[in-house]
Amino acid sequence: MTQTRTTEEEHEHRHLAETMRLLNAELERLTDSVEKSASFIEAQKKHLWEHWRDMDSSEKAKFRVDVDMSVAQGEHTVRRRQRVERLLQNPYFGRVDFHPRGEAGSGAHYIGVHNFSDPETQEILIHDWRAPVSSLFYDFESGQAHHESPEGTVHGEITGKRQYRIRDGRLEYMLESSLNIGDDVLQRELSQSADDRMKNIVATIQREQNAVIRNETARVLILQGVAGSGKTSIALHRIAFLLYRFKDTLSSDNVMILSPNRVFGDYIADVLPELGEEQVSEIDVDRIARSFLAKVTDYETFSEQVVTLIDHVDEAAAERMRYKATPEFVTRLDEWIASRADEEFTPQEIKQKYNRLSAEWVADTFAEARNLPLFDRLDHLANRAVYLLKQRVRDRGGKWTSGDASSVRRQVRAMFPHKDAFALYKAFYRDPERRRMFKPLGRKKIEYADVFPLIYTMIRTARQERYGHIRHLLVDEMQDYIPVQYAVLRELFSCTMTILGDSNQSVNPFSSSSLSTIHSIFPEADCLELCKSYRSTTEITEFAQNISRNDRLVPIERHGPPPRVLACADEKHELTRVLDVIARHADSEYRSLGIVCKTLPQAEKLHRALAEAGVELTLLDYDSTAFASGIVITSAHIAKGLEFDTVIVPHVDETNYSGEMDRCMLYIACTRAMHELHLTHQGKLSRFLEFAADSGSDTPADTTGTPDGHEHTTRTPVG
Ligand SMILES: Nc1ncnc2c1ncn2[C@@H]1O[C@H](COP(=O)(O)OP(=O)(O)OP(=O)(O)O)[C@@H](O)[C@H]1O
Repeated sequence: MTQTRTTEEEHEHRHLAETMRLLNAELERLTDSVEKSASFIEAQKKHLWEHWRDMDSSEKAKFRVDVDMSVAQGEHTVRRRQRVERLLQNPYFGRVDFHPRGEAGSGAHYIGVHNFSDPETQEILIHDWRAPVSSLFYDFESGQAHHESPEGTVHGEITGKRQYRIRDGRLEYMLESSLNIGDDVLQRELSQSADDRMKNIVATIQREQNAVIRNETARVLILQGVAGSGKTSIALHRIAFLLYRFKDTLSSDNVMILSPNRVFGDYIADVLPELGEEQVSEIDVDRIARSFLAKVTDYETFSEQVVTLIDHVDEAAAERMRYKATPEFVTRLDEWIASRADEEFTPQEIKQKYNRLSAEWVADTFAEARNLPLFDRLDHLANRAVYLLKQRVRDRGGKWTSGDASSVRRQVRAMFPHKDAFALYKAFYRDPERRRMFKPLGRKKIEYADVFPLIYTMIRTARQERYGHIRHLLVDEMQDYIPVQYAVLRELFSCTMTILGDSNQSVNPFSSSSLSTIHSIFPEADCLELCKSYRSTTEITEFAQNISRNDRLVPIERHGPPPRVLACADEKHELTRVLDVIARHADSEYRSLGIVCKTLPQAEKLHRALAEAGVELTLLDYDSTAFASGIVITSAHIAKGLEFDTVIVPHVDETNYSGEMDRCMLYIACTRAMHELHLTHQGKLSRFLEFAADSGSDTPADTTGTPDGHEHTTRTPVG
């Protein structure tokens, strides 16, 4: 090591020690302040209690205001203390030396998860990663660079960049990285074992990811990203960025995530708090469906639909799904709903208690409310009629009863042939061309494919409660939502949106949306793409590419063992091989293991067998609300969005994985693996894995269970 390097290192150690000293002093000061404000509030409350009777109402009110203010101040100090505590664990992870044009010398900017200034000099010692100056660290290599500031764009030159790993106040390593965020640090981060929760990646955000995070201008931002490209991580960092950037107008209460299921929600729950922001609320499509349909009709859920489809594809049902999954369907339904008033409303005279309102009056009153949704228009007409007739009856000394009002309302409703949105929606399919496109699942239960078209019909025909307080909506797994669902989201959330997903990871090939479809629904959107895949080793990514190719995907150069396809003689043998992998995993440095079956019943069966064999593992099903550490067994659908150090995909035989839907599931299952992937099968291998069989089979001594079993290790290059 050179003399300068040693001096630099010493300097960095001293700098860290000084930063820690200041942080500790600040922690002490804040703790003191929190304690003082707690005792002050306590004393005030006591005083209030003791002198309550002697106080007049204005004194009481003033006292309450004082207490509330003290509480708010105390809470503010507690939040600041939490930030300092977080910084004490890891004060900063990067440094960028920037020499602004026209000024003497470079300034060293240290970057961490929060801002921190020297309490005496007010000099900024740590810049929040979201501050404008921190973009120098993510966006530029050495040389010419610029950043925004309140005074405008500052141009200059980056003279050096460093990355640090600090744990519990100790500098573990430090790297000079004149180029982009050093590959070394990224490699180290990616080779770590998976946590049981998604973690923040603030120290190694890549340039193309930073562009997504810091996009401030898009009203709608659509992010297409290959499996493992960091979409979800980036979207959460983007929320943290927006909360920081627009702190005066946006708070965590105004942000909502539309997530695929509760397990996923739990899995990502730590990221925002780690970034110093409060968790935001979540919703899923089933909850939206329930809020609209609970009192209207029973319906198939999204997961039930996926389960049915995996089991067996009914061509007629597939056709119904395809029909309802296009933008043209929304246009057609929209036009049909819009024309109902003109086509089906028949103005008629209203008579009640010898009083009449003419058909012309009815037509005019109905026309005057043309801006209201259809059923609200009818209500408006009925209300006006009741009001006028009631007055007339009373003016003549008559008695108006609630029965009279109901009778008027009935007469108005009789002018339109459909009693509610559900009846109207069913009528849409009376057209002979569409008749076969609606098929209820028994009495009063509709297919999932009809759930959102019906909700859309409800929204278009009567005023509904909306999510007016939400100012930013994040939609994950965008490919699983069809145009009519986006139309519903648009009606419910009139706010900015980040929409992300991967068209290769659809769980329903008949009812999913491509990037271009989603873009056609949001023509104003900025579309960005992430092509580099970070999660898995090159070997695993290449393997998955052979199952479902995406030519835009760029695998990260990080190597590990090739995926293993383990042939088994029978069920017992397959169980033994799975147990083998579990045993090896237990001896490895890795922590999490996911056994990802095609269907939930398969997962349940294997779960029972493994539990009987003494394996401690958690089954994740559609009722699960939390992710689990250790060994997890689940279906590909539920595993979406999750990741594990090691993945086992059982039953990869030709009958289990044969159709397009199965290919999607197999792809999702394999792309959950970070470091190791094992697949087991009895009988003939699935056609989607023929490439693995072609690459030659061998029987390494340490993996073959019986003379019947053989293993294919794959080394197929990505094209
Ligand atoms: N810049 C980065 N630095 C470190 N790790 C990263 C980076 N980008 C992505 N990763 C890691 O890659 C993995 C995949 O990220 P994430 O789950 O956000 O991807 P995704 O695109 O949503 O995946 P999928 O669609 O397959 O579920 C995570 O372990 C994440 O921490």
